Amino acid sequence: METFISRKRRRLSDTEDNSVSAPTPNQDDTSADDESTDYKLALLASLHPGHDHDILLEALLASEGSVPLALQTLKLKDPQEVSPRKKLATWKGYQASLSSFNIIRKDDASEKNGINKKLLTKKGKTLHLYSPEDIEAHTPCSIIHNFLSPDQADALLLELLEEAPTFQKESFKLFDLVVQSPHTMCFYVDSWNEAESQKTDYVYNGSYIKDVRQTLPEMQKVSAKVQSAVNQEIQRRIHKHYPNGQKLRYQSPDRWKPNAAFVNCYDGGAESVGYHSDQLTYLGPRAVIGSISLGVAREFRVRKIVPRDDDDGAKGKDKTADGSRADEEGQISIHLPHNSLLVMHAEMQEEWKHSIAPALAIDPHPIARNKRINITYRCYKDSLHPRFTPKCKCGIPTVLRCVQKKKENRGRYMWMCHANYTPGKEGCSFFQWAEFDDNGEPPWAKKAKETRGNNETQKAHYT
Ligand SMILES: O=C(O)CCC(=O)C(=O)O
Ligand SMILES: [Fe+2]
Repeated sequence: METFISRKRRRLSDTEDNSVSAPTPNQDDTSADDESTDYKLALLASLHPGHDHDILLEALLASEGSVPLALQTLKLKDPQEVSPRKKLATWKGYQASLSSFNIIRKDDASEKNGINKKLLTKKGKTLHLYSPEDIEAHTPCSIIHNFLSPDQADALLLELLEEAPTFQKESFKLFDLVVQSPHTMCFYVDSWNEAESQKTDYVYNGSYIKDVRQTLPEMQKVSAKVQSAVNQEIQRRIHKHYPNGQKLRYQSPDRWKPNAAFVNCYDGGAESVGYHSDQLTYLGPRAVIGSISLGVAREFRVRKIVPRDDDDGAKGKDKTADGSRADEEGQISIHLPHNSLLVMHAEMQEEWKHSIAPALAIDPHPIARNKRINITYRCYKDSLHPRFTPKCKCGIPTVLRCVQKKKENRGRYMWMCHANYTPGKEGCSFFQWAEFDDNGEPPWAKKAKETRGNNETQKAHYT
């Protein structure tokens, strides 16, 4: 698929968050306003896949945020030339379980009750987490190791390794360059009808996905298991971690039922994906995602988005290259071994970003060799089918975004023009605040349900 993002820096209004577009179709930016650090890092990573993200960040900081200057620095600095000391400094050792040291992070519930949260992460540092207890206590994720039987995990891996050579790198446009996402991927949905509808109705960053496939047999079998595990994890999370043991506002009370999946393939340690949040346009607010890892173990890094006051820049507080303070709390690395299920819970996409970091070294897997396969199972909502969502002045269904940084509007949703992100197309500056009820349904949900009911009756009639 060809297209993606191209966007000149443009401020629509005070309500605009600094998010722009995505390195892959299901991803909502690299926080990519043209000047965000993540956006620049995504660009540098795609042009220099062999460099560790820490080195890219260093080059960017040394160049005072200028991408062309950072590119020059990096050209001079081949990964092979990185000093052994630097390599040692970026090498991640094993860290014992935090829970075994009795370190407690007060969760959001206690924060609400006025208890101060002690941060375990530090600016510029990576905290490595391995145990399910630590991961669920310190991030909006939970993990189940050895999720499938060894035979089923191998069968799923083999099924996808056979497909992986046909996956595509996504091309996207940053500044004046067309760059490629630093890994390959493919999109699967559960029925042929759905695949056809995806190709013609669903817009991702201003264009349509041409290669939409039908979920494969092993993927389908595993989907049922993911569904049941994710629903259990959602309930556990609600009772254990959310204020008053209640689901979050806008979170769906319905059973989570996956009907689509993005499959990613990372061939070797250099392949990665930059920091991003997943696009909520078709998943809705407070989306939950079930993510299976197969093959080579890799690091999944997460980072909380730091809200920003408009005058923070003026006060010159603790700024990163782009003037944001996104790195203030450091990052957490979750280790994803073969046959693990990671659940990204409802607070993840709006408040955190995630990435797969390039690895300096990997342990080859007996079946996958250097490859890691990842499946993210997702639940596309009927009520967010593009036939129902607002259209912009260009006549294209709009993209749903959440204000992530600006303190005054943080957590509000908005519909915006996709075309701003399409190479060769100027956007129309369409903007509308998005309304959802407490269960995350848009105002037209009832109408959407009736339409679906009618379609199903018609189908039953003709078959
Ligand atoms: O490979 C992974 O674990 C994450 C992939 C991802 O973030 C995505 O597909 O949006
Ligand atoms: Fe993602």
